[in-house]
Amino acid sequence: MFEIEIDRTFSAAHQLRGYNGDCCKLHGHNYKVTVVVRSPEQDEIGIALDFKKLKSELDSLLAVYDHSNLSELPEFREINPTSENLAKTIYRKISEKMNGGAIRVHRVRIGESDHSAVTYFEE
Ligand SMILES: Nc1nc2c(c(=O)[nH]1)N=C([C@H](O)[C@H](O)COP(=O)(O)OP(=O)(O)OP(=O)(O)O)CN2
Ligand SMILES: [Zn+2]
Repeated sequence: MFEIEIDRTFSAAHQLRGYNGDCCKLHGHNYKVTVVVRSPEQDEIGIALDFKKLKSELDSLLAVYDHSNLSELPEFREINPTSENLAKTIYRKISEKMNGGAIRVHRVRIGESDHSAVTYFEE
């Protein structure tokens, strides 16, 4: 089995509705998104999944979030844009784009800072 892993970043504002503390005020993060895809197979030149393809699909998804106020996006009106909800939402979206054949998205990690991160995967 191979694990193919990429990191991307985006910058966005958010506020956590109902949070008892400063995080209920509007503030921002430079998010780091890590996506790990698994495949047991390689193509004839030795590639399991081209980094470029994975980066391109993820960048298309993240373009909606970059320099936005996440709390105002339709997908985060009912649920807070926590790292947990971002990780789950991105996992579902990137899985729709990438899964097929031997390729499966394994996990998505959202880092709000160098010290705080959440990973989402499905078993
Ligand atoms: N499990 C989660 N906990 C928190 C989330 C979250 O999404 N999931 N989010 C927040 C806020 O977004 C907050 O802005 C981040 O808090 P924190 O990491 O504590 O950020 P600080 O800059 O205050 O942290 P320091 O590392 O202490 O500077 C809160 N919790
Ligand atoms: Zn925050």
